[in-house]
Amino acid sequence: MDLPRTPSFRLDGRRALVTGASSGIGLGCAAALAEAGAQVVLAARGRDRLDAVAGALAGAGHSVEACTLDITDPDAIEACVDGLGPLDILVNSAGLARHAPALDATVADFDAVMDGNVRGAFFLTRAVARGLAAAGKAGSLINISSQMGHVGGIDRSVYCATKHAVEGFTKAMAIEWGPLGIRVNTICPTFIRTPLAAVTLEDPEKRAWVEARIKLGRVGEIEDVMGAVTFLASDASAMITGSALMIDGGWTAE
Ligand SMILES: NC(=O)C1=CN([C@@H]2O[C@H](COP(=O)(O)OP(=O)(O)OC[C@H]3O[C@@H](n4cnc5c(N)ncnc54)[C@H](OP(=O)(O)O)[C@@H]3O)[C@@H](O)[C@H]2O)C=CC1
Ligand SMILES: O=C(CO)[C@@H](O)[C@H](O)[C@@H](O)C(=O)O
Repeated sequence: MDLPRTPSFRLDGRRALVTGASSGIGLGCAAALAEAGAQVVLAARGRDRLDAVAGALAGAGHSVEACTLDITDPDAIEACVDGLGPLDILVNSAGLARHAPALDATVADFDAVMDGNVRGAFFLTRAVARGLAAAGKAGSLINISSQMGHVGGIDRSVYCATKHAVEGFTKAMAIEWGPLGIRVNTICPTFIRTPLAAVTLEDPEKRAWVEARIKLGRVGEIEDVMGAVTFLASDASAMITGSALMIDGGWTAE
């Protein structure tokens, strides 16, 4: 009897672009994909932190390149993707948050968070998908959304709007590109201990609010996202597209 075999979680021979790779969740995703055998291209705006991460990954024996990119600049996105050549995997992790009660949210903050979290990820995902479609290749495109793409958060109306938008375009692209073998999914973390979340997690009152809602009883660590990104990038998730993978310790289960 031939037993069924688990499809491979390995990514040898595949090339991945990871934005926001110089910090936090993006750094974790880049390290996870590299560990699974992918060649990884790291992208962010600041050169120094990128070079430090590239050096650490190369020092651990991984295949890595680094390129500066501001994802809020659509021309820079096109130039970057054209210059990189063939890719198989994209992880959009670059993003930002600004917190304020909805009654006080400014147009400037709204535009900045929309540009950084939605417009950049939308056009980068499209640019990579165009390359895959032109080459007739399958691919896995992963957007780092948030549990805030599924629920509301006080003082986070603008941030929540951006993450709900990411969920929306991910599903629409998954429908359009499924016939091409291009999969598009989101990963939706709860609060993960990174520089972005420090404003919440280093304030005892806010941290208590977070910890009271995470059913597993602790805030997330970068490592909590790493297995998920490898899974979604690999053939182990070959039938999964248009999905949201919650890494929220049960926050949204209630
Ligand atoms: N930490 C958390 O609790 C959670 C985070 N998320 C999401 O995960 C993603 C990553 O967050 P996290 O790792 O915490 O954040 P960090 O602040 O630790 O890292 C953000 C990264 O994005 C890069 N970046 C920011 N803006 C741009 C830009 N315009 N163009 C290119 N790169 C950019 C930064 O580098 P540089 O400034 O040099 O460009 C940095 O590498 C975000 O989308 C966030 O919304 C989702 C759920 C929970
Ligand atoms: O998405 C998040 C939690 O699910 C985080 O990025 C936070 O919203 C972060 O911006 C914060 O509020 O500290």
